[in-house]
Amino acid sequence: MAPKKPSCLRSLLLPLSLTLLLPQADTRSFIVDRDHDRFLLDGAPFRYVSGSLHYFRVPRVLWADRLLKMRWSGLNAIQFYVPWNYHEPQPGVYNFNGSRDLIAFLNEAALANLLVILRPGPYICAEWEMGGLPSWLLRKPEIRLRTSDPDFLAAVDSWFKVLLPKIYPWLYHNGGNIISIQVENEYGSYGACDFSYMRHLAGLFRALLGEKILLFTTDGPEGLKCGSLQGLYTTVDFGPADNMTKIFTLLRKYEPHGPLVNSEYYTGWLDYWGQNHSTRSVSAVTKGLENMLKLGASVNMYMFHGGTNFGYWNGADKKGRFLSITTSYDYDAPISEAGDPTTKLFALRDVISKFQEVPLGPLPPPSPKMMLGPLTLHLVGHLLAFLDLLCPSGPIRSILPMTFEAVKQDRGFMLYRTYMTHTIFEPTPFWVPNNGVHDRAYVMVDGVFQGVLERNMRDKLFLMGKVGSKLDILVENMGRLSFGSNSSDFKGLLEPPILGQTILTQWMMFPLKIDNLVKWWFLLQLPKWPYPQAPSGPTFYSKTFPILGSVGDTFLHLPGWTKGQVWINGFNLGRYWTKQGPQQTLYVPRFLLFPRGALNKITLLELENVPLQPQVQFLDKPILNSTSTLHRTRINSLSADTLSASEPMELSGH
Ligand SMILES: CCCCNC(=S)N1C[C@H](O)[C@@H](O)[C@@H](O)[C@H]1CO
Repeated sequence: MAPKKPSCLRSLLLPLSLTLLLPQADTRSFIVDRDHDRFLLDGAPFRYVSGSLHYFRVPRVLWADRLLKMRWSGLNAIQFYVPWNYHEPQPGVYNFNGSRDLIAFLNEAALANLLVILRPGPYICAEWEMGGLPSWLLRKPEIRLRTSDPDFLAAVDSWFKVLLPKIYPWLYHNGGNIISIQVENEYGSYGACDFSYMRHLAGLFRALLGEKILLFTTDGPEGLKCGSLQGLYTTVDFGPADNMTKIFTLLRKYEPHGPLVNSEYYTGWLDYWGQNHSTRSVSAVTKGLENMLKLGASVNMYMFHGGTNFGYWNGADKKGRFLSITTSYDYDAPISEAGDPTTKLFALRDVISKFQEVPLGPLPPPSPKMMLGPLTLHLVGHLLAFLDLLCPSGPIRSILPMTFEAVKQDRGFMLYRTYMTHTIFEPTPFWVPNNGVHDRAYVMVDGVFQGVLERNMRDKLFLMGKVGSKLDILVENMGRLSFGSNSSDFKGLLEPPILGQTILTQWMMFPLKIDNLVKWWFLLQLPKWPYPQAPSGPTFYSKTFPILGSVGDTFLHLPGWTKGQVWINGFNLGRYWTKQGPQQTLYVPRFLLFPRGALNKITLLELENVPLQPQVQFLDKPILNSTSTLHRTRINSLSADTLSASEPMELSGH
């Protein structure tokens, strides 16, 4: 079944010449011409200039906008991953709807006249939760991920037998726009180096996709040895600061003939909470691209549009210690997180235009932006006040604490509860041995916040309490390792905590369904906070507000807040960590907001400390490069009128 033809309206976008000249499926081909070190598309020499964007980081309503901007930039192809965990939330349960509708995304790319380089994994890295692997694989704790472990391969086979037949009709020679498919991802960077695993994947792809589609691998220069495989076209990835000549010379050891390909040319880089914001200069990025295009290489720019890690989807790395990826995946990419063209885009388009035709006509202007606020949020209540609503199935009981995976909680938060068995008169050390907090623990005694224990930090808290005091530990999964060691990144309390000399046992685990509660909040008669003083620790704040005019893209700023999660009209915008930075604002796509006086609702779960003024504001520019001290200085330096430029939206009541 050839892919359904574009809708008539949209097909007008395709150049008539292309529509008329589009060869029938039986004459379509995309192959490597080893005699002339090039690709051939339908028999004609072809070089792709591609860009990466991830449909899973861009709401579906914005796909067409981003793709058209990429086409206008002079790209003739796009490259994207397929995250297994985004589509198979539970074993045997699949989701290809809404912003997970992969086929719709392929169709949008076709409408934008873009070919596709597809990277279905099963592992994708991408700074995505667990590198795209579903966390339910870890319900078998001994499983050896990304190897020929039979348990792992059984799950991979089952997943690909669902996914690959869906994309088969979209292969270029079948009438679609997929010209090549990557097997695994930088496997050479993974310590296992299991060739039978890679051969199994190659066999599976061939069995389900046929012999014609070009299969390839991608590795950094140091990974080519274990990442490449006979029968798969070898490509490499590197950035503007790397030595192109040296790396392409090394690549020729694996692919003596055929086109040179850089499958990930880094236009920017990722950000970690608590580290400086990453950038790559326009001059370095454009110079590197031009040098590769002069060689006739095909290049994919990683990222061309980064997007956002909404919800809890960010991944993590081990760089000496555990580091979590920020909510923004702006990546200092040519198209900003909010979809705006940058100077880097125009500079890259100029380079591309020296080598191939770029579309004429104006680029869509930056989206309308909006400022709003400050809004003063009101206290809804302490997280513990809603425990029954957050965990309607009730707790799981166990002598020792259980991991998220063992109780089938994938992402977000879990509450661990036990009771003190004897009175503690003096502040007594409390900690979790063997770095067993994965990843952050917010500790309360009888509902009173005591402080935070964090992975990789050898910190202790000092607690007191009486017999029967409730000891509550809210544990946050800050995103499973998406790169790095072979070890599986289990979440939760991996060891029983110790209080003084006592190993604490008799635990209750409450997997929390916070998103469901926030989504249906308005349906519930929520308990009002009955106490005069605001509670500390994990607390919900909220505000209902109208936007009197039209809406625009905006950036939520939370000055003075510490760390938490944000929802706008029930949509999980992601994590904020104002105290750590460098990200200080969260991108709010305008389609999330109701215009013309209709009521909007913002909900925060603040995990640590609320500012004296529980206010937030919406800015018309992002702040992605500020650590808290720098940021505080910067905010203090802003003139008063800048901060109060927008009308205060204080409303009576809420
Ligand atoms: C600290 C970098 C972690 C390794 N990731 C690297 S090198 N990268 C290659 C990887 O294939 C891609 O998915 C992205 O993860 C990219 C970095 O954005």
